[in-house]
Amino acid sequence: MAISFFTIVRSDVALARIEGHKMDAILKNFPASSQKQPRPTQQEAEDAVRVLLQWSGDDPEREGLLDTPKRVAKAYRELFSGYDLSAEEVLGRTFEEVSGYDDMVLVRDIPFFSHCEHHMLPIKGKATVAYLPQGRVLGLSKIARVIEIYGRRLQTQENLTAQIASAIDTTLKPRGVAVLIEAEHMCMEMRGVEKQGSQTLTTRFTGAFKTDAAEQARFFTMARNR
Ligand SMILES: Nc1nc2c(ncn2[C@@H]2O[C@H](COP(=O)(O)OP(=O)(O)OP(=O)(O)O)[C@@H](O)[C@H]2O)c(=O)[nH]1
Repeated sequence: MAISFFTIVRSDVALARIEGHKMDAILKNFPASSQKQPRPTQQEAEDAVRVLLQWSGDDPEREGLLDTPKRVAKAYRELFSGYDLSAEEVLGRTFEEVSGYDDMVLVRDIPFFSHCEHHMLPIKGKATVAYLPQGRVLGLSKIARVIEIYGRRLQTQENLTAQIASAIDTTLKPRGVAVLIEAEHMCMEMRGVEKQGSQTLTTRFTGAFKTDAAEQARFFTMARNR
């Protein structure tokens, strides 16, 4: 049976399937395009950081923290730069594959950082992305760029996985797209349940990867073989 989307949390001792999701429902709440929200001013952002410094129990007026609000505001623009970028634009540039190559193209272990939308804490992971070309191919770097665009936003891992697959599927129109993400969530490691080293795996398959179990198996073989 073809698996369309599943999530598992892996610890050193167990693999447990926890829940399934339908991509349409996910994308309904999280549109793939950039979220254009009015931004506060730089001053307002810095004031908010000062409040959080006080909330942490420190003194924003002590010397070591004086420039921190400015640094944090600047860092946030970098960490969340994905809101200003469009995956459709980046993926719009495709190439005709003159050799007639139509087998799987797979880029594996692409490292990324994101932040969970629940606690705004880091997610550190790697993504493996494959597609089955149908006439046109993508520049390989564009696959990594799409991960950056969606990764540099507040995310759930499920949404990130679905958005990457959907963006490639819609713009390139290949015979199928497969995305596998393995990630560690600092909100589960540094706080809360404090399970260091636990990894969450999510997948999203479209087209032949969804309907053809052999293609899906080949994806996992190529993704895992070292
Ligand atoms: N499905 C999913 N859950 C996530 C992701 N990132 C963080 N979470 C979870 O989001 C949930 C938020 O749960 P809440 O009960 O609202 O928040 P909380 O009290 O801080 O929860 P704890 O982390 O259990 O202390 C937690 O279970 C997190 O582990 C993600 O990418 N996908």
